[in-house]
Amino acid sequence: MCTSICYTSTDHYFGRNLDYEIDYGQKVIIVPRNYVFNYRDMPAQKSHYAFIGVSVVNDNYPLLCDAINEKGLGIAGLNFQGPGYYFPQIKGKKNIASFELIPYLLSNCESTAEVKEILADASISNVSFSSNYPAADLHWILSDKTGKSIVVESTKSGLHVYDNPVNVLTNNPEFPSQLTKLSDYVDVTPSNPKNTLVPNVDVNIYSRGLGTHHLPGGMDSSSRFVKAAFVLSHAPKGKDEVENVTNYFHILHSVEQAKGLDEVENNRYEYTMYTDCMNLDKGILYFTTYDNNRINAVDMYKENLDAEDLICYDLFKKQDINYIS
Ligand SMILES: C[C@H](CCC(=O)NCC(=O)O)[C@H]1CC[C@H]2[C@@H]3[C@H](O)C[C@@H]4C[C@H](O)CC[C@]4(C)[C@H]3CC[C@]12C
Repeated sequence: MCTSICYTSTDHYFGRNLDYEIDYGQKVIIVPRNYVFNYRDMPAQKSHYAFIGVSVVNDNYPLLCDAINEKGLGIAGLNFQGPGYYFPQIKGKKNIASFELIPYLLSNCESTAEVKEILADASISNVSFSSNYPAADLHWILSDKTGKSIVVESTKSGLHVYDNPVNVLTNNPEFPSQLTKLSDYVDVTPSNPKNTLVPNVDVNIYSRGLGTHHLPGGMDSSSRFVKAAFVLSHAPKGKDEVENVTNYFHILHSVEQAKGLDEVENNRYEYTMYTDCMNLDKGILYFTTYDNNRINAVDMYKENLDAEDLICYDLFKKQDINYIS
């Protein structure tokens, strides 16, 4: 499962936990402004906004998992198996293959408002990148520098764009149902609760944190949705970049999956392969991985963004322990 958030402090920070059991060899990549995109059913695009994100690179093509562009728009794809449905190409519509959605929107849009406009006549088509990379069933969260988020879901009933007031996305069920489930937990609170159960009895409040007693802690998508929404909504604002990035990683690490907890098939476990945090205002991508808790960073503005070729950095790194004796 995956979890994605947008955390707002002085700047805006967008990213996700990528939870899965298969390593696709993702890299941190920068797509510069003059890298040419040849879309399957739309005209080729020779220049566009630059972006940075995490991607599988195949045949020199960026199969992006999540990314942000130089205008401060971010997008992440999360598994949506079951409700997710892509359509055959439809005449008269802008047919965007699922693997093209991230590059197309980041190439052309500055904000979630622009995304809504550009998707008004669009359909997500079921065209695969190649036989080795069949279309992945995904839905997407997008956030921008205003701190506003939306969710895009393609189901049998069509393409849906929802406002996302909690700035969190996980997996199934469909987004409106995830939001509805929050109502089961609206009394969860960081404060110690008042005894309304038996007000005339002097109950021994035996622990701190009892206001979070009913907070779900499962690996499933609904539990992570509720927990991430709670942690994000109560996260403090940092006073500088380091404090903000630190706060951000604490939010996503609160719903990370350790190995051994989420068995997807016999003796095979999903786990949090990486966590990234992209500053929408500054174009910096920070990341940790399962095997490396150190925060690494790539600043897109340190590269030539007018180039034509993809720029790649290794994502998966070894643990880096600071021995002090
Ligand atoms: C598996 C993860 C989603 C993780 C998740 O939500 N897991 C929870 C679950 O399985 O329920 C998705 C997110 C982005 C996906 C990739 C991106 O969409 C890019 C690319 C698209 C191709 O069509 C298929 C391969 C490829 C490389 C996708 C493989 C599957 C990825 C890596």
